[in-house]
Amino acid sequence: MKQNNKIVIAIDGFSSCGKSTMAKGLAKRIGYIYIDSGAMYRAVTLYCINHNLIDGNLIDENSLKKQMQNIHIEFKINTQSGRPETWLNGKNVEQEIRSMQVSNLVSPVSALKFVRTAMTTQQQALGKAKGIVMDGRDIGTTVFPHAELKIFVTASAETRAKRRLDELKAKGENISYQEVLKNVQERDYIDQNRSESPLKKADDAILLDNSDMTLEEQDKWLYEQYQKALFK
Ligand SMILES: Nc1ncnc2c1ncn2[C@@H]1O[C@H](COP(=O)(O)OP(=O)(O)OP(=O)(O)O)[C@@H](O)[C@H]1O
Ligand SMILES: Nc1ccn([C@@H]2O[C@H](COP(=O)(O)O)[C@@H](O)[C@H]2O)c(=O)n1
Repeated sequence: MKQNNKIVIAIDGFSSCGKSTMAKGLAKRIGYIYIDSGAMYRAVTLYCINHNLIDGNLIDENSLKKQMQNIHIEFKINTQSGRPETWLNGKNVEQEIRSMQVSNLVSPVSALKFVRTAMTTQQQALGKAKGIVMDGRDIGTTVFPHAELKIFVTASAETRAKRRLDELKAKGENISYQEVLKNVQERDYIDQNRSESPLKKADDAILLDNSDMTLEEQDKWLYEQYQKALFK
């Protein structure tokens, strides 16, 4: 068994495939910290929107670079739901960062090298004591290349868009399937093709296609992988 029993678990994969659902569930079950690294990139994007650093598709990179030191992101547990929520500069932005406006701009912001460097440094600090489940795009390749358990999740774009659409509709958002599918496909493309830490499966990651899995099945599967990694 691993020394002090705690490991690092990296869950990467394509947009809206269920990474955070799985990661959150496992972290809760085994008493680990859960970090949604995508929420951090979303918070930086929201900061850009609120400070007029994006005009159309153009990011004011020089201003953003200077202002990176003003961007403070925290995760706090909501005492009612027991779930971690994202705070940006002292304000709870958990809902705002999930909007389509942010979703449509987050991948170009995340492709900037200085943004990635800043987020990676913070993510590595959060994982220093191990006992963490982090999901994202580059956790197994760049943030925690030595993670004891790495999972790479995928599902067809259509399945992922349908899942996200159902979620957004349940929250009362008026949005079409085509719009969600387009966003999922565009983010996947940018995330896979950027030069800095592109989305890709780490060589030692376990591939999971959960297109035909229920939530319960994938939770069970992940827990089994955790147990195997713990006793490896
Ligand atoms: N196996 C599954 N079957 C059906 N729905 C699922 C499954 N796994 C996750 N979902 C649902 O799909 C939606 C997207 O899941 P989730 O937010 O976990 O994805 P994600 O990979 O973290 O997305 P993103 O990277 O865009 O943040 C959620 O509504 C979730 O409940
Ligand atoms: N490690 C990561 C995590 C996320 N991103 C970028 O943020 C976008 C939003 O992430 P979600 O997990 O909330 O979908 C994502 O599309 C990536 O552009 C990243 O670059 N690295």
